[in-house]
Amino acid sequence: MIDLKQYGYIEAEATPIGFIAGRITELQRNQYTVITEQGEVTAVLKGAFYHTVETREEFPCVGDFVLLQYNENGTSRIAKLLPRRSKFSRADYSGHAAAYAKTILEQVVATNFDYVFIVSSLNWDFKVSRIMRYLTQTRQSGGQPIIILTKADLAPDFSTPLAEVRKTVPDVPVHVVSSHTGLGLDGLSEYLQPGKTVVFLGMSGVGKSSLLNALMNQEVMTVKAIREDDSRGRHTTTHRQLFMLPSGAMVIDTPGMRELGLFGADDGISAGFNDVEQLFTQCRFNDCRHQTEPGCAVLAALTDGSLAPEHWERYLVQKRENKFVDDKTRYLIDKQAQQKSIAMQHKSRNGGYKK
Ligand SMILES: Nc1nc2c(ncn2[C@@H]2O[C@H](COP(=O)(O)OP(=O)(O)OP(=O)(O)O)[C@@H](O)[C@H]2O)c(=O)[nH]1
Ligand SMILES: [Zn+2]
Repeated sequence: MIDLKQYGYIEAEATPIGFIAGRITELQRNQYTVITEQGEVTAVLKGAFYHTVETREEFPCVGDFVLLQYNENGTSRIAKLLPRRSKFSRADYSGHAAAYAKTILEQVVATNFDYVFIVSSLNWDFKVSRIMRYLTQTRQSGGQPIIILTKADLAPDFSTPLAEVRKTVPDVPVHVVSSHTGLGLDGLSEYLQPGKTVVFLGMSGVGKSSLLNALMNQEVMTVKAIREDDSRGRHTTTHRQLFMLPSGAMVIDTPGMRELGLFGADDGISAGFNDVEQLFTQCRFNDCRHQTEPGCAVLAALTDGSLAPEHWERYLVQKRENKFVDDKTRYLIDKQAQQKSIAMQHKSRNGGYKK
């Protein structure tokens, strides 16, 4: 029998009779793979899910703990999603006309992770501003950020980037590693403890797969050595989307999680426009469009001259032109708002704030 605690399960309340708890390790179309005390089972959502769930966000995804009705002869049924302690989501455009911002759904891509490894490569296109963006995302996710600077073997003198990161974010641990030489990997073992779950966040090509492989192999080798006097084999099964490292920690690697990494690829617009985004927090309305709203801090700053019109314009242009996923969301929402406001301006024949 498998102890679900090894998969990070914390039993908050007793499992009702007739149900077993499990953790989702894989999701393919509508079919889930769930690890339970009975082993790995195949499951689908109970029909009731489709009627009672109000947002897409409440659909279980890889990393989720669920209660299911176990069927030893076939497909089990997922009856309940248990509370999440962390999550990453992204906008989902599948099957929707891109022009309608309201049809963009939130799609959850990984849940219940303890650590987020913000992975950045030392040798190629290193940018602290990008790390900062990932850090913001991570802090919203509920996971604990750890910065991993990869490919140290290709950047023999990494003291400058390392110092830059340490200075910018003194409160976040930073590790320099090389998946090829193994440098620094031991230092990650404090996070890779049994039952802990990690996700990797970083651009394509920074070395996430290599790091995962290195962690798998490194540990497998240690385990092999241990096995010589302990004939019981250890659980080293790899799932396609939730990997159990031989150390007993897990890594979630879903396609959606990979796509999320692209969010940071825009050279850190936010980091370059901190002053502008800071203003947004001071607007009277949370959903302020900074066009004609009363109590808008952006309009006020433009009026009193503390925000240069060119700077604001540049921000808008960058936002608009940005091709990456998260900004596409904002772009669509902005565009919809813009069209609405143009329509309103036409109606009232009142110029308002011209962009
Ligand atoms: N020299 C060196 N090369 C590395 C290291 N880690 C990764 N690479 C190389 O960098 C390239 C990209 O590595 P991946 O691990 O595929 O990067 P990834 O982040 O998983 O990329 P995606 O799969 O596109 O998201 C490969 O050619 C790797 O061999 C390292 O520590 N040292
Ligand atoms: Zn505003």
